[in-house]
Amino acid sequence: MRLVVMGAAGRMGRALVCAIKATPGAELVGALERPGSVALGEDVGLLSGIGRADVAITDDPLPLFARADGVIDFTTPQSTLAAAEIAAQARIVHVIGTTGLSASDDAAIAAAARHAVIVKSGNMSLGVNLLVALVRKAARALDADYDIEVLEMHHRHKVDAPSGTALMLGRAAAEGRGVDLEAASVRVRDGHTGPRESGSIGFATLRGGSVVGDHQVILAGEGERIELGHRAENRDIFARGALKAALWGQGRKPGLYSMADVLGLAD
Ligand SMILES: NC(=O)C1=CN([C@@H]2O[C@H](COP(=O)(O)OP(=O)(O)OC[C@H]3O[C@@H](n4cnc5c(N)ncnc54)[C@H](OP(=O)(O)O)[C@@H]3O)[C@@H](O)[C@H]2O)C=CC1
Ligand SMILES: O=C(O)C1=N[C@H](C(=O)O)C[C@H](O)C1
Repeated sequence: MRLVVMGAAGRMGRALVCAIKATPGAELVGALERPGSVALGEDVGLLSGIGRADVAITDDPLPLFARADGVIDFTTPQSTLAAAEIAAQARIVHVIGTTGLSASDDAAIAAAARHAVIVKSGNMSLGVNLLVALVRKAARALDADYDIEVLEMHHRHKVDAPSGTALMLGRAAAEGRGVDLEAASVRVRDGHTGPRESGSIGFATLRGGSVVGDHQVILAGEGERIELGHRAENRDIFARGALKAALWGQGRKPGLYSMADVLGLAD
């Protein structure tokens, strides 16, 4: 499968370049960065520490998408939306790892998925997608006497909060409990908050250092609490998942898919 990496000079982009090189059946044919990036013209293999790949970083997706089978995109909401339109026109698989997307961004991505395969997930790792299923099951089994809190910690460079994964976990808890996440969620607490609202789903965001990604869901009842969690030790787990998604998507009918579909974890 001929693949383009968007955001190739970024943290995830470099992990993806390494994962593609290590995967039989996957070939890196293009690397993109934003116009004006200092990485333009650089060899993406040298930048990623795997030796020369003979793929220079460019800023124009059109010629690359025309000769690719898929694009893997861990960038920003704005660039992901632009890429979704072009990838749909080119009918290539678009794997989206970008987080911080708004409801209207999601609607635009769903529209693009009418024409091409899109696999989108706030977390591409096997472990987190399994955790999502476990959280849904736990929330289904327990009533609202068990207070649900979602905690996450990430590196100091992360720009969106709560993390895409925290929102996936919150959504799974809400689904399990049969409530609407938007109505139930409490994202910020400050000052005199009053007692905890029964049935709410709370979020707590920590940022610091080089933490790759820690997530914990606590279901706290009277006299006991259940804690379900995941710690990412490196970015390879996300890159491997994204690559698996791209290979899985090839030849599939157009639509919006999740990592649960790719991993066979969908209910
Ligand atoms: N779903 C998952 O499993 C995971 C998701 N993520 C998400 O992926 C995204 C990226 O994370 P991370 O790699 O840490 O961030 P980085 O900032 O390290 O990388 C993003 C890269 O995209 C580049 N970029 C910005 N605009 C464009 C554009 N128009 N075209 C091409 N490239 C562009 C940035 O360039 P510049 O810096 O010059 O602006 C940067 O090099 C985030 O939303 C993060 O939350 C991260 C890990 C796992
Ligand atoms: O920005 C990151 O780094 C990560 N982002 C994703 C998220 O928002 O959940 C996934 C992972 O935790 C790393």
